[in-house]
Amino acid sequence: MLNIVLFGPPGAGKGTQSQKLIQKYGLIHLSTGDLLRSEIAQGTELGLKAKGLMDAGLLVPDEVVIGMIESKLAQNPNAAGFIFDGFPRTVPQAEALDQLLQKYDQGISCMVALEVPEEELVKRLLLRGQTSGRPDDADEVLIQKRVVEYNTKTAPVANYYAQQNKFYAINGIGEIDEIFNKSCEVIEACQAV
Ligand SMILES: Nc1ncnc2c1ncn2[C@@H]1O[C@H](COP(=O)(O)OP(=O)(O)O)[C@@H](O)[C@H]1O
Repeated sequence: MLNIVLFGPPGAGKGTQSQKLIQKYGLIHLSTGDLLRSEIAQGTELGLKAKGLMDAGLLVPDEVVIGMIESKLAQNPNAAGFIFDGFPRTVPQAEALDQLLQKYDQGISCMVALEVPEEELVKRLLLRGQTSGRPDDADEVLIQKRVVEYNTKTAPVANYYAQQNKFYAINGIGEIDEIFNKSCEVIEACQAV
């Protein structure tokens, strides 16, 4: 199986690259942000709880997202692999993911980290906010809060995978196809290991 963690701050381009990568490698895209937004759209209890935190630019509790990923893995036993997008976002989530995959005798192949400077992220998210309908994209104060959450809670996840020699950084500035090609090079190199 090919299991990729696509990593990077909000606005780094994870969603865009995920779409291209799932097509090329036949993977299943698991975005915890998308899964949470779908819970909100369906008006579930989980969605209602998550909405307040998401609209405030804060992370939802680890057990909530871990539970969603656990059920998605169980629903797709014959998958060629997964792209995890926006997950894991904390070190406990990364540890839980390893444990979940272990149950299937699987593990993470590599982490592809898209690196984009902070001022560019804010610009991209404000632009996305004009059309995405996402309340957390529309307001610069909220965007800054998400960046702070990222820097304090999520950035350490890179180190978790670096310690396992699975961390690969890519410059997230440039043409979409150029970034995609670089991501594919990394993925094929770690597939060969
Ligand atoms: N793995 C996660 N752990 C905790 N909260 C999450 C996780 N994934 C998504 N969220 C919540 O959903 C929001 C939107 O996430 P996402 O769609 O990945 O957007 P972005 O990467 O652009 O911030 C986050 O700000 C957070 O509140």
